[in-house]
Amino acid sequence: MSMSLDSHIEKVLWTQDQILDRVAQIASQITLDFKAAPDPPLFVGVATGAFLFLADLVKKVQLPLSVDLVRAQSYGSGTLSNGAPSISLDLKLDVKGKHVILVEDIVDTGCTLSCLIEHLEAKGVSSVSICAFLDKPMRRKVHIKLVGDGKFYKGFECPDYFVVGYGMDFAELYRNLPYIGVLKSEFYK
Ligand SMILES: O=P(O)(O)OC[C@H]1O[C@H](OP(=O)(O)OP(=O)(O)O)[C@H](O)[C@@H]1O
Ligand code: HPA
Repeated sequence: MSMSLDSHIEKVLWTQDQILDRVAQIASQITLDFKAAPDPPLFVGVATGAFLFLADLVKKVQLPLSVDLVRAQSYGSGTLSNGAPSISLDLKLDVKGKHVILVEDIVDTGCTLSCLIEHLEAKGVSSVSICAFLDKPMRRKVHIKLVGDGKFYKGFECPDYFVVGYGMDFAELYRNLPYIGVLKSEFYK
């Protein structure tokens, strides 16, 4: 670890190697599951947090596929996400009849994904799968209902810490860490 940025981290939960190994496993599973699908799946990354996971994941999926982005705005700040999010950046592509894989860095309360799934369903998608690198099931407030024959892919279950790195921020910082960790308490402010 180089100084300055890394010196803000109290504890590393997953190293870069562990992350990339797991991403490759998930990509193999998705490749298998969608190999027989009649048309290419559409990977929809949830901005901003999913950007690194989305990039690493799609490079490892051995299938023709499309990529788009959405952004959901929750009204929380800092370490809290509260209330129902709204869509603040909509898809560029037409998703009607598509098999969508929603790509997230982390699922916490489930509010962001539920809102996005509802939005996609209203646009007439054939299925929605979730691919979340981290999951905090103990924090769930809303049940995540997949669409059609959608599946739930996940990297790891995350203990109940506020984590940063691999796309995830605290106050818009630390997204560029190639590993996932917990900040020293003096930096959570
Ligand atoms: O399950 P939930 O409780 O809804 O929380 C998960 C969401 O919160 C974070 O996004 P955030 O709104 O912080 O935006 P970001 O992706 O730009 O960091 C994270 O990237 C997920 O999208
Ligand atoms: O632990 C977290 N880290 C970063 N962003 C988040 N959004 C929900 N939970 C988290």
